[in-house]
Amino acid sequence: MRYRSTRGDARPRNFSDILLAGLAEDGGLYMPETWPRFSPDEWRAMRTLSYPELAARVIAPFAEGAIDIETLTTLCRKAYADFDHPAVAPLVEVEDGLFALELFHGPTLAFKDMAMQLLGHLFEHVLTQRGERVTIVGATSGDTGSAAIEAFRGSEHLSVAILHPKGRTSDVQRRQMTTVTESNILNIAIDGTFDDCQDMVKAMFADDAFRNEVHLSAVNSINWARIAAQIPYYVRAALMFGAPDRPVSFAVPTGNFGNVLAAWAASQMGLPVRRLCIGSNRNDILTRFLASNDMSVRVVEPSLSPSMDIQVSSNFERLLFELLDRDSEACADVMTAFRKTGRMDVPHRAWQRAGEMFSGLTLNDEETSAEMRYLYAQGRYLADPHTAIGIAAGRRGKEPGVPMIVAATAHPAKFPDAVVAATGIHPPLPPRLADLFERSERFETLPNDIARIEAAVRAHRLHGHNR
Ligand SMILES: Cc1ncc(COP(=O)(O)O)c(C=O)c1O
Ligand SMILES: N[C@@H](CCOP(=O)(O)O)C(=O)O
Repeated sequence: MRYRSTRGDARPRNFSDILLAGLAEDGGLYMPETWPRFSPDEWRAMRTLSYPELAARVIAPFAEGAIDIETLTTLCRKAYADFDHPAVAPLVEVEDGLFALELFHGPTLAFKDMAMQLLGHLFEHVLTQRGERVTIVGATSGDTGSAAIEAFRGSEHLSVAILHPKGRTSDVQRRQMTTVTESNILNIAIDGTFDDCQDMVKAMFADDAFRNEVHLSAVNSINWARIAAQIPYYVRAALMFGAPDRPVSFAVPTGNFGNVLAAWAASQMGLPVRRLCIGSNRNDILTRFLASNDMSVRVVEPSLSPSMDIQVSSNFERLLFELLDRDSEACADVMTAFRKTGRMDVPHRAWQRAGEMFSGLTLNDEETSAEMRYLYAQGRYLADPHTAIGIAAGRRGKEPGVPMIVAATAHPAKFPDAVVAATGIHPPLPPRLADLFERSERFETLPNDIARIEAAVRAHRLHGHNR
């Protein structure tokens, strides 16, 4: 399988190349040159596989020519060995016809572990093979950072610098990142929003000299490997409800558009998906787009669901590329103008096509709290604020006879304040994190200034944080 950039300029590469490269050199996002498709019989044959076997089977065509399926299966077995549920991602019926696909049974209690645990093993594998060392820089609104730090802590093949927006994550999220002691991990709190952090990461990639000097790599969902590793759980859930002989719909609380894009990718691979319903908080750029083709950036506002406090949804570019029939020149033009004006001009026909599959629902903080309270009162389902938004979107998009599967993206214990306020229940952290609030924290606070951040990343690469 070869990959090309949504903006066309970068040379085509294989899976291992794009795993390490992260973002394409022209600023675009890598996409597979073609969509691998499974036949109905091939889907059916996956019904009996364990989660790691199924994940390897689904990811294998994306890694073709770079990593063989036996190796992938071994890496997947290692990646999912320590999840605290035997099904890895169990399904729970929340109400009639609506199911939560719980993606938070990994080490850091959010869906990011589902891909990041595998990425940890993929990076080790490829870097060992090549004898290389890279620097990962990541932007986080709380969950990607903790998952990446957990997956890469202690590795000799890479140093990791994670940028989070100061004061805009939950305390649990921040402490999961800043209490890690391994010397290859650096946390930087930025005076700004998640979008500022993400802009900084992209600016570091655009700085060729810096990029080459530190061998820059990415583990945000701008990295295609993240999306590929998020497809299997949608496949597994759909198979459990009778796919490919019966369609399903998915609802996904959405910020950077990576998770729902993975569900859409599954549909491109031949999985029968009826609808994709996205849920947003007050940072509702995506739901405004779906409702009225208004993709205009506003100020990022803090909300009860801080992981989705995002305005510029990086992965939307991948969908746009498809909606524009893979015309990379047109895609590059739209993205360049968006960057300049803060307003994306999506051609009317492309917008209509998006609406054929996607719908959106926005919940403000009061509505999110009310949804959490309702779920607990009705069926004792304790949802974190992100999942609650997804469930509300799923309920709105549900059709008779089509199971609605909602991505439950975080454990309620990651957002205890919001959960207690809505339900009166204080969800405990699992025993391995019970002393999280007694551990000491370590992070640097920096202004939103590329030179200062590059200097910190460079120094950390050379000396580690125990310098
Ligand atoms: C708990 C949680 N829910 C939902 C989202 C939104 O997912 P995505 O950014 O893939 O759209 C995030 C952040 O990515 C998250 O951490
Ligand atoms: N919500 C995310 C934001 C980054 O998303 P990613 O999927 O692109 O890594 C977070 O928690 O950090």
